[in-house]
Amino acid sequence: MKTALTIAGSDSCGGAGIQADIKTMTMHGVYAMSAVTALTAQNTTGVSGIMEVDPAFLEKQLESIFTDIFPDAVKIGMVSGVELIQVIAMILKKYHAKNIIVDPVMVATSGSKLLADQAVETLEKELLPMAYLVTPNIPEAEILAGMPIRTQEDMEKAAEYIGTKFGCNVLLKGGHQLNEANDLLWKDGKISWFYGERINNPNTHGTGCTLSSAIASNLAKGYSLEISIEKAKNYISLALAAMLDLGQGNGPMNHAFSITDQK
Ligand SMILES: Nc1ncnc2c1ncn2[C@@H]1O[C@H](COP(=O)(O)OP(=O)(O)OP(=O)(O)O)[C@@H](O)[C@H]1O
Ligand SMILES: Cc1ncc(CO)c(N)n1
Repeated sequence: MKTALTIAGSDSCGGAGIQADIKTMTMHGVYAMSAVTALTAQNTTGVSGIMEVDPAFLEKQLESIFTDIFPDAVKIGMVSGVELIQVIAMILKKYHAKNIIVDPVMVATSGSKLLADQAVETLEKELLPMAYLVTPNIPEAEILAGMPIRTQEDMEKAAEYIGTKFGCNVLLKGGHQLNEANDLLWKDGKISWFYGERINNPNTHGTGCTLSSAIASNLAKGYSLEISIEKAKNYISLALAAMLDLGQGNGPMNHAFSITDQK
């Protein structure tokens, strides 16, 4: 069985973070492992608290994993502080981790800040250069590229800037566009668009976490980056189209869309 590791924060309401990652990897038939960077007290209406894990304890979790079951892909999500990022970079280098996807989580869908300002620089310096793929949404790409993004041309410029500066492939997610769900891949200097049909469902809590975990799962299974992205977008569409409606705010998706109706 192929294996994947998520290094991310826990979302107590189960829609994003580690919980979304494990659900996604499991639904892809990939064995999921996790190293928790932080606990969040969170529900569909927002984040009410964050407790960071001690960096030495994150190191212990990662050592335990890498000395026993080697992951075929690694997804990195919420990492709120400088020292945690440094520990992750050190361990991934030490064990020559492969298929590293960095989802540069900065702000939750609900608007809460999940990354300290001073940690952005460490993320850029330590993690992005070792990533195979980085998956910013539009607001995150604006910060990484230092430019406003309003049009598809802006998206292309920003992706090229990020990919060239940090030496990694870039998937710039367009979920924050009003009428579309089109994502842009910048890979080895070439641009390709992945067009998605926008599903009319306001419950999008965890779409970003789910997309990067689905791509990591597909890479672990040996698919090319392009096929991995195509399949991951399709997974999101099906999970959104299942129209789960839980909670009072921005609700989670239904990962069990293919088995929900089974008796
Ligand atoms: N309503 C939708 N219909 C179809 N696809 C969508 C929709 N909303 C987002 N997506 C897709 O979901 C993926 C995640 O995109 P998005 O830009 O929402 O990420 P994000 O902002 O990081 O997510 P999060 O809100 O979890 O932080 C992308 O592939 C995007 O195109
Ligand atoms: C723990 C966690 N990671 C990532 C996100 C981004 O959606 C979130 N809301 N919570």
